[in-house]
Amino acid sequence: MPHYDLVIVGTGSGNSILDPRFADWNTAIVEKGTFGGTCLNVGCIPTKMFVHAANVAATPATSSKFGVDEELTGVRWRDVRDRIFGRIDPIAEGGREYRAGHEDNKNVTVYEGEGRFTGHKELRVSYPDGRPAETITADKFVLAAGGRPVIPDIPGLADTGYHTSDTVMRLDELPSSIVILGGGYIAAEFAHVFASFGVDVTVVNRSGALLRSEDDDVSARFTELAAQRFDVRLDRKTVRARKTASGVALDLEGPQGAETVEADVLLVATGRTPNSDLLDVAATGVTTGERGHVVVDEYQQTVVDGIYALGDISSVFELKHVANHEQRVVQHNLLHPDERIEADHRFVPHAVFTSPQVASVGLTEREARERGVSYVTSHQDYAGIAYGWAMEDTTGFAKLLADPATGQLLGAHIIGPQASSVIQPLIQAMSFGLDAKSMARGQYWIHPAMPELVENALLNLPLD
Ligand SMILES: Cc1cc2nc3c(=O)[nH]c(=O)nc-3n(C[C@H](O)[C@H](O)[C@H](O)COP(=O)(O)OP(=O)(O)OC[C@H]3O[C@@H](n4cnc5c(N)ncnc54)[C@H](O)[C@@H]3O)c2cc1C
Ligand SMILES: NC(=O)c1ccc[n+]([C@@H]2O[C@H](COP(=O)([O-])OP(=O)(O)OC[C@H]3O[C@@H](n4cnc5c(N)ncnc54)[C@H](O)[C@@H]3O)[C@@H](O)[C@H]2O)c1
Repeated sequence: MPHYDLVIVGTGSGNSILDPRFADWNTAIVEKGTFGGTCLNVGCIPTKMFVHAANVAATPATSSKFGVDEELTGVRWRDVRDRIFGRIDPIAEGGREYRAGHEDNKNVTVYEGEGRFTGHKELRVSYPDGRPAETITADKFVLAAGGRPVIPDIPGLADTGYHTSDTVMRLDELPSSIVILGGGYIAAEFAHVFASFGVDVTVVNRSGALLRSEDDDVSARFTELAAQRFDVRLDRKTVRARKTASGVALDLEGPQGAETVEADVLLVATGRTPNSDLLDVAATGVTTGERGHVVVDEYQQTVVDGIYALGDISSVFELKHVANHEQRVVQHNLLHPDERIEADHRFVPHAVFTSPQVASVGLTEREARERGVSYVTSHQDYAGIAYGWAMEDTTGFAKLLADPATGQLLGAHIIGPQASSVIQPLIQAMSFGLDAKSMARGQYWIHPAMPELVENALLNLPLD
């Protein structure tokens, strides 16, 4: 039975651990799918490439108010798709070849199969092509096996034929209509992509608002704007999914009683779940929390000495920048077991690349209230700063929460153009403890640039 110093399960963020500093470690890496993991192959990167194409396609619809008449004459879906994956697929393959064959990696054995723990620090790797399974052991493991889409238990769904984010970007034809089940990140991003390409989009959500984990004001504004672009059905229970002659139908129950929505294609976007169960982490003594995330300490170590975990398998954030941070922490702690460092999850931001963009860091107003934190808020519309006014933006805003005693920022929430970039100085201020007043007046803000939104939101905080 081969024994290693270190085995890494998963080649998403886990693949970045091995570098020349591990040259004298006997290591193995196990991957059951495509090298590079979710973000590269079916997550952040392709979705944002589709979003960029969607933004280009959506421009003519709004250009005439600026005196520029443009017309969208067509979207060549296969060309859009093939340009994106024609750039991504070679990166995944190059990564695989590098680990499997390059002399830099002569200390690395690549197992292209599915790992499952069968005992203490004992992993069985099985192969889809019927090759006999192998069992490997190691002193240390890194669990970086990510997560997968949740498929809700809806009668008929399994036989209906549905897509998830894993498959919908590889469709052969652009459908004329799509129904998206879910109202979170993935639903918001794909609704924007498909609607911009001229597809009729219906969004079916269980709760009463889209992006409901955002600050209530942002969620309400996004829900209102989404309803102008898509057919949005909120507070709906999906009682049955059915195949139809041309696609799929969902039978719903909602505030107005029973109804049916039909479309060519169904996208299920109802959340993701960690792969800790399929990896059977319990067999090696690793524990999981309520939602299946592997439990780790501040050093990213599980309850088993020498077994670390990172990214979606252990992180409730399920974001790539968090997985990258945790990967750096695990890498350091493997290399320097006597000087371990802690992961920093104090101010984790996120952005939703829909239209308008949404970005957020820190506490929402609801969370501040629920935690009994004392706070003041401010609001600044894009329309009230020069660049937003020039763009004739009428719906975007920034909302800040700050501690009235210290002026420290507690939360920042932005909906509007370039929100994912505009929020960055606020993340910086929170991370380094810069108070709102010093931040607003202790530096220049380029005029007339979009960050003036932040400057004005800071100045609007009712602080002494
Ligand atoms: C559609 C979509 C869009 C996203 N967009 C963004 C975004 O814009 N910004 C952002 O920050 N985050 C985004 N995310 C989230 C981001 O992709 C994840 O947080 C990140 O990829 C997690 O990285 P990871 O290394 O933990 O896991 P992964 O990248 O999922 O890697 C896990 C790897 O382990 C392999 N594996 C699993 N089980 C086993 C096993 N038993 N044996 C062997 N191998 C196994 C898998 O095949 C996979 O390759 C998006 C996610 C999705 C689905
Ligand atoms: N821009 C980004 O950073 C980005 C983009 C995409 C995905 N992601 C990551 O991927 C994760 C998964 O995304 P997601 O959108 O699938 O999950 P999510 O948790 O954001 O949203 C799930 C949505 O599905 C709804 N839902 C759940 N069960 C339902 C049902 N039976 N019927 C109808 N609606 C139902 C929920 O109310 C919620 O609105 C995110 O949490 C995020 O971490 C990030």
